Amino acid sequence: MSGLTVEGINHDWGARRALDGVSFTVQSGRFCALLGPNGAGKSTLFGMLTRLFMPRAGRITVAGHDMAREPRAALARMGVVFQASTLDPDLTVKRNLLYFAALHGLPGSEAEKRAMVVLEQLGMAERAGEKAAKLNGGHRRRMEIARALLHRPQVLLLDEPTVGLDAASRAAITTHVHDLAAGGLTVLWATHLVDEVREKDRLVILHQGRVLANGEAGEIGGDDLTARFLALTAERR
Ligand SMILES: Nc1ncnc2c1ncn2[C@@H]1O[C@H](COP(=O)(O)OP(=O)(O)OP(=O)(O)O)[C@@H](O)[C@H]1O
Repeated sequence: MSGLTVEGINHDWGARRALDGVSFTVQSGRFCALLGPNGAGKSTLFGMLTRLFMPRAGRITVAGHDMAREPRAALARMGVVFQASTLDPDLTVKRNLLYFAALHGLPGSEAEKRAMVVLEQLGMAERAGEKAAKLNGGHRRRMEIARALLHRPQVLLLDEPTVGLDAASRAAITTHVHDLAAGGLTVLWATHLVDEVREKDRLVILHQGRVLANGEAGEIGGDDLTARFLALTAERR
């Protein structure tokens, strides 16, 4: 199994159960939206998926590698875009990428080549020489996605990557990442925005730490995913 699997993950923050038996699978090359309202447990789950902390129960595999038993192999196959931006504003777009490539141990010429390939993929090649500080929010996000692809991961995780962006930038980034999935990348995209989910996407609805729906978005939502999402997440408030 080369995508992402999450099996029976639990997590408590003190007396509060933040994740309760969370299980789902994202097949290789699929875009999966992890949709949940505020406080659903999305960021807690991302903490587990990126090994910021370990789940007490359950199992995570990335491209077939068990996160507990083979953490280096699992993490090496994963690219991550966190909610908070982590770019150096004083460096150019390309320098930011080269810096990150060096952290991955990529030699200079290979890093240069890959930086231009990933910037091209995200429609950012012409901005390679601009300072990160000069980019608008949407372009900064694209640059972070490009950076997360430098080491050629098989699985890309994005934690609410469109927060704070205008509608046009949101739409562009959502399209770019769907295109990456169409090209074979496995994507887990956490969001609370129903309009970022497409009919053919895989969809996991998370609420109060539990998976309430898991399947193809079109089948879960019928002709109105917003209404379905609100109904599902209202039932337990
Ligand atoms: N470090 C922490 N300590 C204690 N409780 C926490 C901590 N982080 C999250 N929680 C609680 O765990 C639950 C899940 O929060 P989490 O941030 O994972 O949800 P989320 O779906 O990412 O929400 P949002 O969309 O608001 O970021 C919430 O009840 C939250 O208050």
